[in-house]
Amino acid sequence: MPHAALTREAVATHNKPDDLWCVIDHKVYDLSEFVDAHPGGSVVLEQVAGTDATKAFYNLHRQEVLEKYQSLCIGTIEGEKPEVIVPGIGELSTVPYAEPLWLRPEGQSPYFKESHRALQRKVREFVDKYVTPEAQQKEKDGTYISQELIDRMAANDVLAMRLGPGKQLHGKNLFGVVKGEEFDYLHDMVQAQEFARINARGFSDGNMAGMMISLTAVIQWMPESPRKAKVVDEVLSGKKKICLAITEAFAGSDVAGLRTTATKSADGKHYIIRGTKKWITNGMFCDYFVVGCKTDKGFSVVLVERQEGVETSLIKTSYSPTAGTSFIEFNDVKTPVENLLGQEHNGFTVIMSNFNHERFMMASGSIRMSRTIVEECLKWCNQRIVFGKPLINQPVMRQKLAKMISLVESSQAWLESIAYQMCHMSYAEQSKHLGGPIGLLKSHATRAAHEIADEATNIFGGRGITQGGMGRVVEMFHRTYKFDAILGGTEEILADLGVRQAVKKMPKAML
Ligand code: HEM
Repeated sequence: MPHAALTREAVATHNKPDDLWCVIDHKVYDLSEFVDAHPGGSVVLEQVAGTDATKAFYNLHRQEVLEKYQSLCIGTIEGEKPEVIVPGIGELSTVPYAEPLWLRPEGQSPYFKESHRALQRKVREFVDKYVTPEAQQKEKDGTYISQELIDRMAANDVLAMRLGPGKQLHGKNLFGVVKGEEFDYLHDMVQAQEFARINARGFSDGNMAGMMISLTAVIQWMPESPRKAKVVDEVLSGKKKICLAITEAFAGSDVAGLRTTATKSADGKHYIIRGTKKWITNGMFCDYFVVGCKTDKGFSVVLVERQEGVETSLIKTSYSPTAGTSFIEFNDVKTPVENLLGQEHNGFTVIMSNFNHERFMMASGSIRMSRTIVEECLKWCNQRIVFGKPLINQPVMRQKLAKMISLVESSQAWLESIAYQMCHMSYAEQSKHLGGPIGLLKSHATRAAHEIADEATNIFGGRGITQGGMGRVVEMFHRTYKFDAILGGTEEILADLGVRQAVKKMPKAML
C-alpha cells in the first residue's frame, strides 16, 4: 500500500479484528495481518482498533519496536508530524544528562580540543553502524565476535587505538582526524566511552578486552625481535587473538598464591608450563596467552602460543558467553625462553605496569554505562503512566533520578580530571602519582554503578528484571555491572590501594 496522508476519521472506520488500524505518534499502522502474531496478544490490539494508541504503545514498548515493524506503517495523519525524536547513526541524544556536559551543544570544557570532538563523532558513527548491531546479536546468541568486525576494526586502526596512547599508533591517522602521535588519554577516554554505548557488557569484553590488557605487556616487555614484531603485527591486523591469563581458582588478586609453574627445560631453551587458569576473558578463542607463572625464584610472565596441551573450556558467568570467559589447562606446554616478558622472577612489575590503564578504561566504560541507565530511566519515567499520570510526577522518582544523575556527573568530572593528569605525566609519573587515584576512581565508579543499578531496577519494576522489552538495558546493567567492580582489582582492594598510597606520602602533619 502506498504511504498516504490519512484522516483520523478514516482510521476510525478500520476498527474490526480483521480490519484493524491505529495511530501511533501521528503515523497510521495497519495491524490487520499482524494481530495474531502480536506478542502482547490480539485482545489488546482489538481494544485500540481505529483509535490513537500512542500512549498505550509507549507505555509498553520501546521505540525500536516501531523501527523493526516499519512495514506495518501505511501513512501519516494529514497535517500532522511525528513528534518522537530518534537519534540517527552517529548523532547525540537530546535527553538531558544522556551525554557528558562537554558534548552538549551548549557545553564548554577546558580539556577537549577539536581533535577529541572529531574522534568522538567518528567513533560514535563507527560503533552505531558496525559494533552495536553485532553486539546486540552476539549478546543474544552467545557466539563470538565475527572476523568481519575484527577485520573492520583492524583496517581502521581501532585495535591499535584501544591499547591506549603508544608507539603502535605512530604514523597512523586515526579515522582521518587524529595523528597517532597526538592520541592522548582524553582521546582514549572518548573512545572507551563511545564503545561502552553498545549496551552489551558481555560483548564489550568479547570485543578484544583480552588484547587490551595483554598485548600491551608484549609491546612493553618483550625484547625487540622478529618474533615480537610478528606477534604484534598478527594481533593488530586481527589475524590472531591474545589474552591475559593470570588468575587461578587458587588465587585472584593474590598473585603470590598462584600455582601454575614455568620450569626451564634441561637444554635451557624452553619453559614448560603446567597448571590451570580461571576466569580468562577471551580465552576460548585466543591464539596467544600471556601467562603468569611461578618460577623457581619468584613469579614470571611468559607468552604461550595455543598448541597441543592447551585446553580451554567455557565458564558460564552472569554475562553472555560471547566474552569467551574460560578455564584453561596448560599440560606441560612448551614456550621458547625468548617468550619471557620482562625479567625472570620479576613478573610482578610486568602485570602491575598495565593496571592503571586497564582500570582507567574500566572506569570510563562503567561511568558511560551508568549514564545510559540515567537516560533509560528519564525516558521511562516520562512515558510510563501509572495511577493516571506519568511516573515522573511522583516525587520519589525524581529523588531517585537526582541521586543517579549526581553520581554519574561527579564520576565523569573526576574521570576527565584524571585523564587530563595522565595526558601531562610520563608513564613513570603516572605509576607514581596516579595508581592510587585511578584505583579510587574505579572503586567509586562501580559503587556508583551499584547504586544506579539498584535504583533503576526499582524504577522499572518487573521490566527491570526481564530480559528483552522495555527494561532490557537496565536488566543487562543490573546483571553485569559487577564485572567492573571485580575485574582489574576489586572495589575493596582498589579503595585500600588508594588510601595506602596516600598514607605513604603523608608528611609529618599534625592537627
Ligand atoms: C505497531 C504496533 C505494535 C507493534 C509492532 C507491537 C509489537 C509488540 C512486540 C514486538 C512486543 C514484545 C515485547 C517488546 O518487544 O516490547 C509487544 C508486546 C506487547 N504489546 Fe505490542 N505492538 C504494537 C501495538 C500495541 C498496542 C497498541 C498495544 C496496547 C494497546 C500493545 C500491547 C502490548 C502488550 C500488552 C505487550 C506485552 C508487554 C509486556 O510483556 O510488557 N501493543 N508488542
